[in-house]
Amino acid sequence: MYILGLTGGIASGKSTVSAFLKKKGAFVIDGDIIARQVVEPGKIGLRKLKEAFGTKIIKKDGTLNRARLGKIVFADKKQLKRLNEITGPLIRQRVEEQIEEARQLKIRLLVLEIPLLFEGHYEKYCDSVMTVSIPHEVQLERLMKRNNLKKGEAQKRIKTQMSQDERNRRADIVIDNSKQVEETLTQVIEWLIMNKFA
Ligand SMILES: CC(C)(COP(=O)(O)OP(=O)(O)OC[C@H]1O[C@@H](n2cnc3c(N)ncnc32)[C@H](O)[C@@H]1O)[C@@H](O)C(=O)NCCC(=O)NCCS
Ligand SMILES: Nc1ncnc2c1ncn2[C@@H]1O[C@H](COP(=O)(O)OP(=O)(O)OP(=O)(O)O)[C@@H](O)[C@H]1O
Repeated sequence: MYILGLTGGIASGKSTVSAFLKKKGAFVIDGDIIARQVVEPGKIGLRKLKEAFGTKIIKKDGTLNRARLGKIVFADKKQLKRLNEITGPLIRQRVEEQIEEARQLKIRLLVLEIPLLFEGHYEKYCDSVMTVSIPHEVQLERLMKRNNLKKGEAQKRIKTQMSQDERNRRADIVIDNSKQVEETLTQVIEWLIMNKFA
C-alpha cells in the first residue's frame, strides 16, 4: 500500500484535491473528520474539552460549540496548545487504526489528509507528501469568504500554522492551487500517471 500524505494551510484546497483523488480510486483518511469524531457527545474528547474550557463551549444540545472554541483557541496560543494536547493523541490513535484497517483491505493508494501533517510528524507514516499551495493573499480571501471571518481573525488562524514556505520545502510534491480548479487537478493527474495510479 502506498501512503500519500496530503497537507496544506487552512483553506488551501486540500479537500478539493482529496475529493478528486477519491474519485480516481484512492482511499482517503480525513484528519478533519476524525478531529470531529473524537469530540462527539459521549466521547472522552468532549469530556476533556469541557473540563479544560468550561461549559461555555458546549451547546444546549450537548454538542461542541465549534465557533466558540475556535474563537478562543485561535486568539490565544496557550489555549490552542491546551486543545492540541487533548485532541492530538486521540486523533493520532484513530489515524493509526484507520491505516491498519486500510492495510487489511489491501488498498493500493491511501491518502492521509492531515492539515497539521508536519506539525504532528505524520510524514513518518507516508511514502511521500503532497502539499497544496496558494499565495497568502488568495488564502486570506478564500478563508474569509468560506468561514465568514474578518481579516484579522483569518490572519490569526493562518498564523497558528506552519508557514507555507516551510511546508513547501518539506513536501515532496507542491500543487499550485492559485488558478482554476481544473489546472490544479491536471497537476494531480500528472502525479497519478507518473506513479502508475492512473
Ligand atoms: C478549533 C475547532 C473546534 C474549530 O472548528 P471549525 O469547525 O471552525 O474548524 P475545522 O475543524 O473545520 O478546521 C478547519 C481548519 O482549521 C485548521 N485547524 C484546525 N485545528 C487546528 C489547530 N489545532 N491548529 C491549527 N490549525 C487548525 C485546519 O486547517 C483545519 O482544516 C476545531 O478546528 C478543532 O477541534 N481543532 C482541533 C483538532 C485539530 O487539531 N484538527 C486538525 C486536524 S489534524
Ligand atoms: N482553485 C480554486 N479556485 C477558487 N476557489 C477555490 C479553489 N480551490 C478551492 N477553492 C475554494 O476555497 C475554499 C477552501 O478549499 P478547500 O475546502 O478545498 O480547502 P481545505 O484546504 O480543505 O480547507 P481546510 O483545511 O481549511 O478545511 C473552498 O471554499 C473552495 O471551494
